[in-house]
Amino acid sequence: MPETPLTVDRLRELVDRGEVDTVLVAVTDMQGRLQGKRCAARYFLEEVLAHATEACDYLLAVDVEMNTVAGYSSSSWDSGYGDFVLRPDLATLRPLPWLEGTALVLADLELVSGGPVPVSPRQVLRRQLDRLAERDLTAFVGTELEFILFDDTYEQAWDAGYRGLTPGNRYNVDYSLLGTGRVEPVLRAIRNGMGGAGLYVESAKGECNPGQHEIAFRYTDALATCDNHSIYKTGAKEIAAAHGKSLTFMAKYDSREGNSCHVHLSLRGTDGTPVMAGDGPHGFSPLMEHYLAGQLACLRELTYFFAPNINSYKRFAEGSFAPTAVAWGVDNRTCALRVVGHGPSLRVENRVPGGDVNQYLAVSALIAAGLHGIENELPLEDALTGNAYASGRPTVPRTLRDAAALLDGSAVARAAFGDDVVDHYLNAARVEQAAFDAAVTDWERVRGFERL
Ligand SMILES: NC(=O)CC[C@H](N)C(=O)O
Repeated sequence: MPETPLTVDRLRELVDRGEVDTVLVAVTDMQGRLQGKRCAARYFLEEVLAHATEACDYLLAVDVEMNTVAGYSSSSWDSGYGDFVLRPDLATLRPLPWLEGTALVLADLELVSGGPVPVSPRQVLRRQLDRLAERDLTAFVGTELEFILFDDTYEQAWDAGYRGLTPGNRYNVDYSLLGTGRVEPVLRAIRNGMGGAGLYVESAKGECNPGQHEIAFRYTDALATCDNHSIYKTGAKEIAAAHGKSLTFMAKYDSREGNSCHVHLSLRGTDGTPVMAGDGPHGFSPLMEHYLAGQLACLRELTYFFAPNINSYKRFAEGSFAPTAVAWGVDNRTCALRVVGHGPSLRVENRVPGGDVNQYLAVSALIAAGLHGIENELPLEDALTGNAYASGRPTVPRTLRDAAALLDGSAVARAAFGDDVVDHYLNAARVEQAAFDAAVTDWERVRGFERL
């Protein structure tokens, strides 16, 4: 198997030897999905390396079903739906061992007229990382995705209208080795596949909802973690499909526990020095106190970036381990913000994002909130002890509509990201809301067909 990271010279050798014949050139779209092209490896080496490649700019202006929708200034029928440029970031080049003879490179999006595409999620994150760097700070991040595995193929699941699917485990297998063992062929293929693609796998564990599992990866710098996140989600689905199964990262599949994507973030100096630990209460530095106070102050107005879909909000159910209360606590899983680790490993886990989150935007929101706290030296409220669900604290917005209204009025978001970025994602929220408002759901039919 080719080693990671893959250099261009090494790729050339592998192509000469016939071991690699395809290079995927990918960008992450608004929904956090990999989109792009499967390039013949020779063409990639001879053309794309030097001249990049292009794709329709509607990739950052469609809904989840790829419908062309109105309201985006960056891309529309009126602008002719032209191209933007996919410029490979060679630091991301890697083999994808679960696809024969295939490597992948992530690309940054550029305008044909030059310069970055500001609304591109990877670019949004780059800007926030630049803001940190101006303060000699850098962010280390880990994202913890849960998924539910089914014995049905994706095609069977689609054809059945997602009704009556069979989960890979029939009961709660939280931490159960017997439970993970039952689906180990898929879990192992995912773990080893991701290892071969350059991700540092830590472990897999069972979760509460039947068929629910989590594979954990080691934290690393924010951009690399976010890059790996989409590769993992895509790869896990491909590997499940190759095993005749399906899995979903959707935030709330049914009325039981949802799929989270807890995001852990710690700041360090650009020289690598941890900066969150100190001599204050709980072993915090003043910077940590301000960072955490910023998270609390901005959580509600930035929730859209943690919960971008109608379905995301169904997950915020009391007693489900998904958060409702805007509160922080030390190793308290009932709070939206859970502080874990100590000394160099001290960090904040934001428990709000679900598996449907766009990780680049979520991490950008965490950085923007943290910088708001640091720049304004916000004081930190007391830690919550006990059950945050019953604390009477303010809650995360309960609907996409509420979250979008809060984002619209967020001076912090507009200052950190720019109006163009905020307005772009507000349009995405409106599009998602309008699609739901126009839909008649199974729930309504079952409830009303005969009985109303
Ligand atoms: N591991 C956990 O804490 C469970 C999280 C829970 N599944 C959620 O949706 O947030």
